Amino acid sequence: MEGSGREEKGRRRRGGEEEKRKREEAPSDLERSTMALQGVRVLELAGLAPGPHCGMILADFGAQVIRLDRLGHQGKTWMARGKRSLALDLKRPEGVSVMRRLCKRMDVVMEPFRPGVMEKFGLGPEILLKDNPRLIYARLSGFGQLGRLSKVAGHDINFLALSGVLSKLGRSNETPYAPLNLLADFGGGSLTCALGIVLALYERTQSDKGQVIDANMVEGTAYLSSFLWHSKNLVFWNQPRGKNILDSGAPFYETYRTSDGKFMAVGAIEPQFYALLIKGLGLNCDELPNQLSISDWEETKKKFADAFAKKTQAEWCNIFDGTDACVTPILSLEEAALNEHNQERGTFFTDEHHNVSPRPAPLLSRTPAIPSTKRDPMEGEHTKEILQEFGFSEDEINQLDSDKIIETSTPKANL
Ligand SMILES: C[C@H](CCC[C@H](C)C(=O)SCCNC(=O)CCNC(=O)[C@H](O)C(C)(C)COP(=O)(O)OP(=O)(O)OC[C@H]1O[C@@H](n2cnc3c(N)ncnc32)[C@H](O)[C@@H]1OP(=O)(O)O)[C@H]1CC[C@H]2[C@@H]3[C@H](O)C[C@@H]4C[C@H](O)CC[C@]4(C)[C@H]3C[C@H](O)[C@]12C
Repeated sequence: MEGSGREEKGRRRRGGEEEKRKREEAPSDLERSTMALQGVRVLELAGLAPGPHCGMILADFGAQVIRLDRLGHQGKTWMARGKRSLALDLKRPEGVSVMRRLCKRMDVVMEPFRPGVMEKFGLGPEILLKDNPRLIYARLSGFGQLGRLSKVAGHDINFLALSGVLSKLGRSNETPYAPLNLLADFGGGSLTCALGIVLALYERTQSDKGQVIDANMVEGTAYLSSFLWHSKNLVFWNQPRGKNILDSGAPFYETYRTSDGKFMAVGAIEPQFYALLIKGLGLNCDELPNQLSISDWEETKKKFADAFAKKTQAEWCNIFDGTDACVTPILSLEEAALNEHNQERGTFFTDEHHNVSPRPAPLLSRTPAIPSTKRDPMEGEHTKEILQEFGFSEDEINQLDSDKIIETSTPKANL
């Protein structure tokens, strides 16, 4: 184990040097200026989490994203890097007219509200697509634009529950648990909506027509879980929750505490990797039940837990790093950002304010995303600039300002 670990470390170092060289020979600035979504104009109506994340994905890959904020809405804004902000009151007819003028020159409008809110403004798809037949009108909701629940409030956990997926998450004899708000808000929500927008942009290159995207978190999450539906009759998948291979039932797909109170993740599913796990743990295969004997999994799990409790996380990394035992340390966010492998790849980046964020994914070889490193926009910070770009005269802007249809906020100098 020691020898192969050292060879592997050398191989990794050479690989890392190769990755670093490739990154240094990154595409020229000219090439980089042609990010995949360069020139796509997006109007994102400010929302809670899925909407901002969807807009951030588009901005990271080169789209010009304008976030439309409410007036006086001093909520916490986030995931707004690379965006500009316009504050506009859509409850006033003048504000609706401004938005209609903007949408005539937009490629995408994305709204995160309950169904019917945009129609109430007089900004439903029929109107905006009549004004601009090439507009892609993305609607990111919880339950979808139609259906008995469509107008009901909800959050990630509700959509996850209704998709069926939440029933599969959690340890045996415990209540199901939602993995933060990652699956419905982001996996089935913002990412799926961003995919829909890119699909519609591509289709428009053929048809020259826009369309409406009904992106919703129940269906996006259900779609994300297609694997569950296609594998649910497999013997290792039709046990009660928490008794299957991938849901904490199996000892070889589990997390274990180390002697220093940290944790290791084990994913040694295939027999050849499982054998390396046993070897690394210092156990004897002959003294253990068959790997796939479900009735013995609890007992085997206890033996693994006892073994892992004998060494620190660092000691286990020295044993397993670079091997095929499928054993990795469970890192905090901060540790993940400092991890050698992640550093070699540039998996995380630091902005001008020393905030660390994950680099956009996936990594495109010729037109990679170049996330902005500037601070997030203040609400209404670019109102004037944007209206001027879209042909509003000084007088029109001043009138909108004095009638409190718009709001302009200039960042306070850090004195
Ligand atoms: C960050 C925390 C949230 C984490 C994510 C959470 C787990 C989620 O799941 S987010 C996904 C939510 N669901 C959806 O997105 C599905 C679709 N949307 C909806 O169902 C609804 O929008 C809704 C349920 C999310 C909200 O319903 P609501 O009734 O408020 O709104 P709508 O019916 O959609 O109507 C929109 C209304 O807004 C008006 N509007 C919109 N734009 C404009 C405009 N430009 N001009 C004028 N008016 C506008 C529109 O007219 C509608 O008005 P009417 O209803 O009158 O018609 C966060 C969880 C908790 C947060 C914290 C908490 O709230 C306390 C603090 C509050 C403070 O303000 C900010 C800081 C907080 C600490 C806050 C911080 C974070 O937000 C949270 C932690």
